[in-house]
Amino acid sequence: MTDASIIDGKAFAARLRERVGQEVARLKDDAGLTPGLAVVLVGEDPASQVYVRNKGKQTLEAGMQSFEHRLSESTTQEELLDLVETLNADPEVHGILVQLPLPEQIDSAAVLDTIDPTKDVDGFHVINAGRLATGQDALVPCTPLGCLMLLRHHLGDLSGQRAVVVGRSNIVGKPLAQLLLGESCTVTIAHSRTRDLPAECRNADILVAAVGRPKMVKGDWIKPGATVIDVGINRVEGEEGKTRLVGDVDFDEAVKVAGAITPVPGGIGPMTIACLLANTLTAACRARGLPAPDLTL
Ligand SMILES: NC(=O)C1=CN([C@@H]2O[C@H](COP(=O)(O)OP(=O)(O)OC[C@H]3O[C@@H](n4cnc5c(N)ncnc54)[C@H](OP(=O)(O)O)[C@@H]3O)[C@@H](O)[C@H]2O)C=CC1
Ligand SMILES: Nc1nc(=O)c2c([nH]1)NC[C@@H]1CN(c3ccc(C(=O)N[C@@H](CCC(=O)O)C(=O)O)cc3)C=[N+]21
Repeated sequence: MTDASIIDGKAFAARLRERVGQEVARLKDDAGLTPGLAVVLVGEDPASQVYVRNKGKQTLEAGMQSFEHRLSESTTQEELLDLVETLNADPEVHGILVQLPLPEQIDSAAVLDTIDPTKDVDGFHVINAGRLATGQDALVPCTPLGCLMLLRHHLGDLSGQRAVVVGRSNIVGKPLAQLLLGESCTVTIAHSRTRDLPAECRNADILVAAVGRPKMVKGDWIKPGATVIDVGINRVEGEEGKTRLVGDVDFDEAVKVAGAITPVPGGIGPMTIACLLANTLTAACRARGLPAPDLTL
């Protein structure tokens, strides 16, 4: 059998960012509106600092305004809620992202639910989660949206496909399962208590791993020809003491069985940031009562 085709998330994300950039330029010319994204980082987690820096850079490259707020590890819940409320009231800010995880003295759900749902470009507010679950227009979480875009581009119509999502977090697994259900897939959500996970995975035409366990999904868990989406970002010890990124799927095994697969790095990660920019553009348009542009590639 021939090896799986590699789904190039990095290249797709670059094209999506370019599309967003074109629409941002048009919005400036036609409506005098520049979309703005505020990113809040609490504490000094090195991985989070890298992501926040990349987000800021790509926001500016798309022609949008970027506002970065860095708060100390010892920030109180009240201070963070005050900042969110200030950003809610700021007309130049169309999107607000509070980087997760937050330090333990802070109640994350309370913070996320304080963000104005119309500025909630992460799609984590309970209103947006509920709107997604009931099939209404919502701001959709970026990672699941990135997965769906790649799947639709690669497979076209998804209706009737058996999809298995491993992982049931509020930020990846659950919203992705909702999106796939919306595409009329037959969806199974697996998790740490699932019995015989390999057998569940072998049923999947579309297999998504969003677990946080390096190389957990083995080649013999995959139905031959299936499409495999690897959301996992795991930093592991590489050669000569260097760290490297691996996914939740054992890529070398999977590539021999799957029909198509996303790599790590260069798969879903870059799509997540591109979708964040797309959501910010959407939020800015809606704030002005303008229709959000169609960004399908
Ligand atoms: N590419 C990107 O842009 C992003 C990547 N990520 C990455 O995706 C991965 C998942 O993230 P996130 O959803 O936030 O993680 P969480 O830790 O919130 O959720 C992990 C899920 O995996 C399940 N799980 C854990 N161990 C097993 C196991 N042995 N077998 C089956 N299921 C298991 C858990 O089950 P249970 O509920 O039963 O505990 C849980 O539902 C991480 O690697 C993260 O770094 C996350 C966000 C964005
Ligand atoms: N409020 C909030 N929203 C998020 O969307 C959010 C978050 N908090 N906390 C952390 C996770 C993780 N996440 C990633 C984004 C981009 C890459 C990414 O670009 N990865 C590159 C590699 C980057 C590298 O080399 O480290 C790739 O996979 O190719 C990865 C992970 C967003 N998250």
